[in-house]
Amino acid sequence: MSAVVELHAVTKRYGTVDALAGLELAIEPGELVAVLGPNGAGKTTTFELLLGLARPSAGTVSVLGRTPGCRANRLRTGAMLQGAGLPEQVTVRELVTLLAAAYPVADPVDDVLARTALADQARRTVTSLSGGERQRLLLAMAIVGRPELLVLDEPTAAMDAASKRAFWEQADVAVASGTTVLFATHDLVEADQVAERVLVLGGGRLLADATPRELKSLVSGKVLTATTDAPLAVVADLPGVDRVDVVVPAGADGLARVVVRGEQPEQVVHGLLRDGWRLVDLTVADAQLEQAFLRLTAPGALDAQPPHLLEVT
Ligand SMILES: Nc1ncnc2c1ncn2[C@@H]1O[C@H](COP(=O)(O)OP(=O)(O)OP(=O)(O)O)[C@@H](O)[C@H]1O
Repeated sequence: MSAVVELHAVTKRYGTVDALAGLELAIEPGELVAVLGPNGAGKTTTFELLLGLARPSAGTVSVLGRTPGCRANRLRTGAMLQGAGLPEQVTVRELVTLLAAAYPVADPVDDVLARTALADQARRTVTSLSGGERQRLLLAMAIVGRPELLVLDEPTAAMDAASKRAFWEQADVAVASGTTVLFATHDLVEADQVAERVLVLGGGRLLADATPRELKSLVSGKVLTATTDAPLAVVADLPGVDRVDVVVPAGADGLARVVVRGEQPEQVVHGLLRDGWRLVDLTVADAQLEQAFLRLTAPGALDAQPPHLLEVT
């Protein structure tokens, strides 16, 4: 089966900024892929190219085997974009019904409203919706035409925890019926829980293409969080410490909350207690996707990146 999304040597230049710099990517049917990256990494630009809202400065982009944004693709693709404008005075049901009529095959509107938890809001005007309800409406509009590809730019950004869970249940339903889903997020926990494959973009380049588990394996070690009166330099000098960050600076009591990363948290605990420093509220956890992400996207990491990290799979 051919790829749903294929980018080859794609560059997108805005003036002197390379929003994308030689991106290579293939996404197969039915994949659920998270796109991570710091602000300005090129996530939205990639999505705009896939939807035909922008053209590459160089390279080729193919979506569902065609040129992005062509009529056939518009009918087979659903999208949720950041800051998407909506007509404010129509009702939720009117808007989704209008959209449904534009597709050759569409799901029943009431069914879609129920699935996106909008049945109670069906008669309300768009302008009256909360931020999370508006996001759910965008999802209803994106899925009503039974898309083969869903492109979602930070789709759950305004949602509470319950809405997020319900949202991803719907995305799972779509994936189970063969839809390919590509979503951008800054929520690394969400990416870890939801996605089978994670793309990390940085400076318009693909820094990693792997499963969440593979990415986490890039960062070995533990994360120790504690409150202590030991100065930062003392903690940093302990054996086995890779890095120390202060999350709450020392107050009048001299106690600071610190996060210590390294292979041997027990050495840190031993060293501090041995030397008479206070150490309270201690937790130790395995490295998370966040640490892998920070390491991959740290300034200078791009140039130092060994080639094998680019494709962990
Ligand atoms: N229309 C534009 N004109 C000029 N520069 C642009 C334009 N669109 C994007 N850029 C620049 O291209 C780079 C990539 O932007 P993009 O919006 O793709 O990043 P992003 O990963 O989606 O970031 P964010 O997480 O902040 O949404 C940034 O430096 C941005 O300022």
